[in-house]
Amino acid sequence: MAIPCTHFISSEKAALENGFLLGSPNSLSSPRVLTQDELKKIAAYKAVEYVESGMVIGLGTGSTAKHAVDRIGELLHQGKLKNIIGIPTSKKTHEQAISCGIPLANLDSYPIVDLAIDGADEVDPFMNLVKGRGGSLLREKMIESACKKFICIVDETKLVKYLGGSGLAMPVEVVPFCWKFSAERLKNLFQDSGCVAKLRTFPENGEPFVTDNENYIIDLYFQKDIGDLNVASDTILRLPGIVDHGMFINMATTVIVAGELGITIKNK
Ligand SMILES: O=C[C@H](O)[C@H](O)[C@H](O)COP(=O)(O)O
Repeated sequence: MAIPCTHFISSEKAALENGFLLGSPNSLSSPRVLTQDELKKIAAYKAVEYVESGMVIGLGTGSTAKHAVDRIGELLHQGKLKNIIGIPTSKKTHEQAISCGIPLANLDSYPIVDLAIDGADEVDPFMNLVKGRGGSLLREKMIESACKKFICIVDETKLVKYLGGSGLAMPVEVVPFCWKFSAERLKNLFQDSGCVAKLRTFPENGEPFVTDNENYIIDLYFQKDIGDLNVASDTILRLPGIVDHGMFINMATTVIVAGELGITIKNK
């Protein structure tokens, strides 16, 4: 899908307002409008430049991270990268990495990960993220919290003023047992922010979406800023039956944003 140019102009402004430093604007100079997928690929390829031979790499999940996994596989195949160990953040990425020929392991054998590269659903000005709209938040959080560096890669549509600000889902992984009870409790926690809590289901049959860990996802939608993220996180995690939530607070060490006018890179 091609995104109209005006979108990029306003989003570029948003990038700058969010404190992202303009990287190499000319590198993307193109006479035509780039698709969102091309921007994802540009961010992903930039992130893979940080990968060195011998590294243990957290392999993210989603349509942006997919490009990074493909690129790592390609560089391995060309002999430009050697001795990489990939730690996949989902079953889907596990399959993709195998098909790309990336040797895989897990956190039990490699508890310290050199670098993870993954996408996000939202990025706030402080590099906090919402993740998990693809349902992979738990494994992503386990692996990305074990990383020395975590590079988040996004196209500029993911930039928000505050988490939840896109009006789209903030996922919470819950055990299936009495999920309605958990959904009600989650909603009540954020009454002041006009929270709506919905079980994630497949539109075609109404069946619950089941995560790689056999849990359900309750998607929270906010009408207002939820305020202090650490307080929100602690409050959610204190509820019995909650496995984890999609707020990744203070975890990304670098955010790479690809936009029509260039790549912006922000480091911690
Ligand atoms: O569960 C999914 C992951 O957190 C993804 O990294 C996130 O949803 C971003 O996905 P995409 O790159 O497809 O927008």
